[in-house]
Amino acid sequence: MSPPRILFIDAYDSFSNNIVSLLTTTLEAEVDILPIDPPELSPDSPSFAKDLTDLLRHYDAVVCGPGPGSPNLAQDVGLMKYIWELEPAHLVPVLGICLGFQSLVVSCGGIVKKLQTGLHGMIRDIDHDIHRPSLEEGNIFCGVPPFKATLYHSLHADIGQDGIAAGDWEVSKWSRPAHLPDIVPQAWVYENRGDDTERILMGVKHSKKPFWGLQYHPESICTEPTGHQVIQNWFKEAVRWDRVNSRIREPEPSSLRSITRLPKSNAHPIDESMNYSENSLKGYDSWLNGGSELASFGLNRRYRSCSLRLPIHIEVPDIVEILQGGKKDFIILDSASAKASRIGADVRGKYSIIALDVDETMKLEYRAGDRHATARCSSPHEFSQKITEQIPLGPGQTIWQLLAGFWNKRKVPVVDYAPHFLGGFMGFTTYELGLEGIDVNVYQDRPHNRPDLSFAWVTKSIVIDHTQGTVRIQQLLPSGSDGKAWMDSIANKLQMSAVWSDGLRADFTKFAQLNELTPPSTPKSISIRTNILVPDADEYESKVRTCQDYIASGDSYELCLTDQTHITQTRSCSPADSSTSALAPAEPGTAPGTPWQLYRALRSRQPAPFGSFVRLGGATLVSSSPERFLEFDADGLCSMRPMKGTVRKSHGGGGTGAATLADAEAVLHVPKEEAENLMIVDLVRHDLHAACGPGRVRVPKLNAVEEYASVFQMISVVEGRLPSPSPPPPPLDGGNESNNKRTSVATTTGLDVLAASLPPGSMTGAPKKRACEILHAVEGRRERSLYSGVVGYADAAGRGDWSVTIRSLFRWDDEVAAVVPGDGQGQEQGGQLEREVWHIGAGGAVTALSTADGERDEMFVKLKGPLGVFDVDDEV
Ligand SMILES: C=C(O[C@@H]1C=C(C(=O)O)C=C[C@H]1O)C(=O)O
Ligand SMILES: NC(=O)CC[C@H](N)C(=O)O
Repeated sequence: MSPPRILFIDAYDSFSNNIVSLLTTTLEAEVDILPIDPPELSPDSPSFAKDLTDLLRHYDAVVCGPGPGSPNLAQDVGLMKYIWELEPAHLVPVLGICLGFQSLVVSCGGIVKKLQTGLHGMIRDIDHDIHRPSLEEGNIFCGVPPFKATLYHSLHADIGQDGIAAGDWEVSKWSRPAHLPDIVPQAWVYENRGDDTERILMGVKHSKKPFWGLQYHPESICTEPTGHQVIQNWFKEAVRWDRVNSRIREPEPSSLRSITRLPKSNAHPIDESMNYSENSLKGYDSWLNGGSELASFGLNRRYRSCSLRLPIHIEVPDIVEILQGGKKDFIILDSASAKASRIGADVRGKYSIIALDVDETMKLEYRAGDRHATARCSSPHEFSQKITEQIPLGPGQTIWQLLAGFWNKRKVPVVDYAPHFLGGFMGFTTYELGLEGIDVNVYQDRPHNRPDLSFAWVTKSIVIDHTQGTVRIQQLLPSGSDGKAWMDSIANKLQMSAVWSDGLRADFTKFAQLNELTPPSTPKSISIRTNILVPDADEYESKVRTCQDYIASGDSYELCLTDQTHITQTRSCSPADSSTSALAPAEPGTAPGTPWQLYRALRSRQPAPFGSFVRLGGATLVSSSPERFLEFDADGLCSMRPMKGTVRKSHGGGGTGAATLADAEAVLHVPKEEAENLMIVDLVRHDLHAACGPGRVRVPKLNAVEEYASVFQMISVVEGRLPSPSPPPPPLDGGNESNNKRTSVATTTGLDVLAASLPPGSMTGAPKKRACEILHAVEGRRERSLYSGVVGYADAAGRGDWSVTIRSLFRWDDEVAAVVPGDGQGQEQGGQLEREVWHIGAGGAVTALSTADGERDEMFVKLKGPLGVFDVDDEV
């Protein structure tokens, strides 16, 4: 017998895939996902009613999902509204969840009101009646033991429950309200609101039609599994209704274009070579396969490496200074906090990676909204001159497919002794690239031409293993050469340097001092060359309140509000060599000026497991990120580490903050913080389900508190396993593999997960799409740019590690602040000195429980770390 088939109607929620996974695994059903507003099923079309009933015939049952907004707004519920209005002859069993539930209640004549305070990520006991015989028929809570469930809602159904006297409640709570005879209440939650108790309807059944609804979220990781029985009961009822009413499902699945499905674990891999024939190449395929010089960069390489002991005093920037003086582009992924890891305290940042000779390697760049990518290279070894090529993206093609195609052709086997980056893509993406991926297209007319993605294909690199104390010099080199001479030269250069043997190097320790939080102000002691514009505290508080208004009206459950600080200073060096022109330290007593000095200062001031220094694509990024976004291995295990819940580290003496991990645990293990984290965990599960498929995502760690240089953070770990490719089909001609053209098997990889999960949920809030639209407006329609993007690698062995770009400063070469001659801020001679602008983003998640001043303080705490590098006396 074929498995049951369910249609899931998705209202653009960030938990939808979790529901699809739950339905698939608990009911062993096939679930088709259809957005609430599919273009080919428009209510304006004359054939809409027939098209809808034709579609529904393919399903045993329908689930109307949760989502942002209100059940009273046609654009928020889309198709759902028409499902409740189906003619008796076309009825189908339906379960509404959250927004879907509210929409059902509204269709029965009930109203929705704002809760006294929204309940997002809150876990509550569900009051339902296990035994009540009169409800046996259609009571989907029948026989279900008590359980707790997660709530994500701001609105709730009013069916007149407040009019029932306390003494009558136990008897009347399961009765149909006299004015709403279609609604049979089946579950409640009671929220203590101090003076009174708010009665919140959690479950209903339609008294005549096969419609049920749940206000809580059955799919949340914190809804107890006992509650899954409700879903099983619903489906039993649905199937029974279909049988009793002789409703027969069409045997074939629907072919509506907007329908999508989560990947199956035994998904058949896509054989790339079957997607095109040689003479119908288009878009990036023709570039990848058409013999362009750049498209063949780095092909047919193998891995070679050698290893040295790392002297205890040598740090990542020392190695860069020894090897990369005079270079322009840099990519350094720096586990600056790893000093501690050598004594076992911090195992998160185990490796640091230094890309070598980035100036000479090939780069792929892309700008959101474009229909092409750009490849460039200026390697004197590979090519005689600098070359740039534009790569068209064909209809429907994305930059990620181009990257995957390029990547797949350069795969090398995993090397046992090198369980880290071997060479491959390294680079960054902006927040705006992520917005493009979720169809938030708000940046069509940007006044610059900066890339939103810049990846270099790195063939020479160094990996520092901080736990082992080793330096691995490595190369992806053309077959035929052994690369020994190059590796020896690098090893010699390191070992012969004065720093390596003597431990002579700049003293930056003064930047490591961390101060108490003081209110933000433009620092008095800052060099007069520097002008700092911090967000206005009152304005920020007012934006927090605006976010809370959106949350109260049901448009969002959590919003990660951010703002940026701008630092204008005399350009430290020309963009052409602004990298490490001077890999030299700052003058004693002055603020660090060059990007390199800022990086040196930040990594000692605020050492973090996912720090970085990147100069690529016209951007300079100096980061001390504590947050891993996504790690994946070559076998398809993906791990995300969303971070939510922040408390400042205090150094005793009272005040806000926490002095010890135990104090931080006490501050962070409270409903507000745990709920913030849970919301993002459920959102990340949704993102991972999209790539991994149903039942392939788990949460090994929930709400753990970790210590960082200046803050404690609450983190969770969410893991997913990608569907494994089945072996490629045997050669048709029985010949050996090299004769068989179908050898390149494309399947879902870590890059797909990256593409599907940007922008990072911890930087947006939920539901992601609506949250990003709201934040764009509240944050003043400004680009976040590098802040809230990601930095990391996807290596040639198929592994990747990406961090969220936070606690960082960035700058663009083409951004030159206007100089007002004689404004006292510049040292201009004749008013001509160029000024550069650094940006620091900071923010935090706003929820219904946030306070405006609490959020403001949190933003300034996060700002303080990176901003402090501009102030020698650290007074900010
Ligand atoms: C927004 C920032 O941080 C994000 C927000 C956090 C929070 O709300 O607790 C924690 C880590 C980050 O995901 C930032 O650092 O600027
Ligand atoms: N999760 C949901 O579906 C929420 C529904 C509605 N937007 C509310 O906030 O009440």
